[in-house]
Amino acid sequence: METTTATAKIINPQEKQIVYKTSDLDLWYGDNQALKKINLDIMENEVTAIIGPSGCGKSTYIKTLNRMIELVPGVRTSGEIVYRGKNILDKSYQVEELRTKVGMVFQKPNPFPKSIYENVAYGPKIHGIRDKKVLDQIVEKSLRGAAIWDEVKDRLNQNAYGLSGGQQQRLCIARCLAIEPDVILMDEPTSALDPISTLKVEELVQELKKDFSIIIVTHNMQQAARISKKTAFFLNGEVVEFSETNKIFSTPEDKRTEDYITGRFG
Ligand SMILES: Nc1ncnc2c1ncn2[C@@H]1O[C@H](COP(=O)(O)OP(=O)(O)OP(=O)(O)O)[C@@H](O)[C@H]1O
Repeated sequence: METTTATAKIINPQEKQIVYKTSDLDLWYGDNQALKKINLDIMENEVTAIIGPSGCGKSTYIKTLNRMIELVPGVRTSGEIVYRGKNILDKSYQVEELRTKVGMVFQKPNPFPKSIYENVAYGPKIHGIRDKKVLDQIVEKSLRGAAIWDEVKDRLNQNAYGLSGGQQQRLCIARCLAIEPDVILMDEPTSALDPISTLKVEELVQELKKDFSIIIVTHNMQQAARISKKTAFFLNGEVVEFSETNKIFSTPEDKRTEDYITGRFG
């Protein structure tokens, strides 16, 4: 049995803080409004799932949380996203700060064409860590944290492309952990994986929430039900319902949520 992250923070549920407070967020791609008056409080050390049919704004929303969205030309926003006390949409906000605090895992595993070791050491090196011993420790801790150490410890210098898709995805999670983030954003992280790899990533997410706040976009409603504490149902750029996952899947308040989770559309 592998150990995961070394020291889990012990947080009294009463003392949990809001990690992201989104207020009246609107977002346009040119003339097309993709997000409409989004209001969501995302709590730390929880898994929050974002569900909804294709094109409803799920990816747009999580890419706004790390401001990756601004790479798209012509994007405009209004409203606020307060992360740890600061509005990240404010012009004066230093986006570099966010880059060191918020990691992201994408739908398709996207390791660099480098060795397994270098994939994980890359972020810490960029942040100025040069000491080989320190880097070795970070690489091992991150790979353990992502539950892949035992599978790769004897081939750290081999190219990451030689790993299976599921292993590559866990390597990408290790790459995130290496920068010691506060939040991990996951955009359909298991949709390209087989069922066994999916299960491994889901188990990993359960472990990681002890140390990190996780926001996961998923099309897989069973997955949202299995791993998240709260779920937001998006539809046509709006949040229709946001509450405890148990409630969303057992007694949703909005007819549209019920129709979606029972497979009537989407
Ligand atoms: N780069 C872009 N340029 C212009 N419009 C975009 C861009 N990306 C997304 N959109 C539009 O914004 C809306 C929301 O898209 P988004 O990708 O956020 O939805 P989604 O819920 O994540 O969908 P899916 O489940 O299919 O990934 C859609 O109408 C989409 O066409």
